Amino acid sequence: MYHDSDSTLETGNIVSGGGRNISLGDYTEEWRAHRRLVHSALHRCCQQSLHGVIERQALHLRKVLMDYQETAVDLSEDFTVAASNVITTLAFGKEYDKTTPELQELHSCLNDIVALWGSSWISALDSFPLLRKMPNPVFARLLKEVARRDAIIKQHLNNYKSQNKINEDAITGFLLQGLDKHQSTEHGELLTDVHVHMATVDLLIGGTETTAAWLNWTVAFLLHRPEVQANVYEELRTVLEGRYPKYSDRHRLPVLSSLINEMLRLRPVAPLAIPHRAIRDSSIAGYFIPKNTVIIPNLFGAHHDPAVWSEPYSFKPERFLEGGGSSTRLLMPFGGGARLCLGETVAKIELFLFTAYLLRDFQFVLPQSEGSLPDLRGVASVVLKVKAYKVVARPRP
Ligand code: HEM
Repeated sequence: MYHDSDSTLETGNIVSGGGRNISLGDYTEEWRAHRRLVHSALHRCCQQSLHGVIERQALHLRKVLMDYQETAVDLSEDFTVAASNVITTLAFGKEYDKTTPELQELHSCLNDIVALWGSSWISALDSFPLLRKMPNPVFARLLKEVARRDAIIKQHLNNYKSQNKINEDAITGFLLQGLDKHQSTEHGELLTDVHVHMATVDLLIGGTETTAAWLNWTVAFLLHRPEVQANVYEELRTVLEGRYPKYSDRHRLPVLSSLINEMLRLRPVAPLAIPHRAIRDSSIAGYFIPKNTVIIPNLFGAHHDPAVWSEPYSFKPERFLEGGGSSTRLLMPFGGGARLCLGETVAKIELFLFTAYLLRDFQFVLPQSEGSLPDLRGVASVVLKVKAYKVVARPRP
C-alpha cells in the first residue's frame, strides 16, 4: 500500500535522472517494470556468479589485512573497497585497488551527492521553491556532481558494452540483454539504456556504504565483547575443519548467524529506510493515513522496542540462539513491502561470507595505543556509521 518514495520534489528528480531510478522513483508501471528487471538480474547473478565474486573480494581483503602486519588501522576504507568491488565487478566487470583514482572519483562523487542531497540547504529548496530563483552554491554543486556521476557511469557502461562479449551472468549484461526482452511494459512505457544507467547508480549507492558500514560496526562491537569473537572462531574451526565456508554452510553455523542477526538488529544501517508515500487512503495500527502521506519507517525504533526485545540496547547475539528468546522473524533491517531492499539476498551472502572469512583468519584486538574501546553511539546520516576507530587484525595461527 505504501509504495511511492517521495520523488516529486525537484531535487529528487535531478538526483534520480528524472525519477528513473528505483530508490527515488514513483510507483508507476515503468518503475515496476524497471524494478522487476533489476530484481531478475540480481536473482540470476546470485545463482550464477555472486558467490565467486564475494569469495574473491574476501580473499583480497584477507591479503590487505595480512599486509598491515598487526599495525593499528582504521579499516573503514578497506571495507568500502571490498563492498564496492562486489558491485563494480557485477555491474561492469571491474575491480579496483583503493588507491585507484577511478575508484576514488566514483566514490567521492556518489558520496558528495548523498551528502549534498541530505543537506538542509537542499531541503530548504524543496520546501521553498522560490529560493531556486536565487544563486545557491550548494544546488549548483549538486547539479555539477550529478553531471559528473552520469559521465563516469556512462563511460564505464560504454566500455563494458564495447567488449565483444556481454556476459548475461553479470548484472549489466543481463540488464542490457533484458532490455530487448522486457522493453515494453503493459502500458507501453519503454525501458531504455537510461534505466540501466540509473540501476547501476542504485546498486552502487545501495550496495556499498551499507555493507561497509555494517562490517565496521561488527568489528567495533566484537572489540567490546571478545568472547563472542572467540565463540564464532571456535564454531568455524570445528564445523568447517579448516576450509573456508560456503553460504550453504550457514545453517551449520548458528553462532555466526546469531552474530549477523544481532548486528542487523542493533545497527540497521539504513535506520529510517527510504521515505514511502501512501498511494491511497489507508491505515496503520488503527491510525488513518490519507493518500499521499509520506511515511518514514523507523527501523531502528522497531529493533529497539522494549516490548519486543529484552535489553534492546545490549549486544547479545545469544538472544538468537536456540532458547535465547528472540526470533529473527521480528527483524526488518531491509525494510519491507514493495520497496524492500533490492539487494537483500546479495547483502546477506556478503555479510555472511565477509564475516566468516575475517573471523576465521583474524582476531580483532584493541591496539595498545588506543585508550578506550570504540564509541558505539554512531554518526547519524542516511547510512548509520560508527565513529572512526583503529583496530589490530591479528592473524590466527
Ligand atoms: C547491510 C546491507 C544492507 C542493508 C541493511 C540495506 C537496507 C535497505 C533498506 C532499509 C532499504 C529501504 C527499504 C524500504 O524503504 O522499505 C534499502 C533499499 C535499497 N537497497 Fe539495500 N541494504 C543493504 C545492502 C544493499 C545492497 C548490497 C544492495 C545492492 C546490491 C542494495 C540495494 C538497494 C536498493 C536498490 C534499494 C532501493 C529499493 C527500492 O526503493 O525499491 N542494498 N536497503
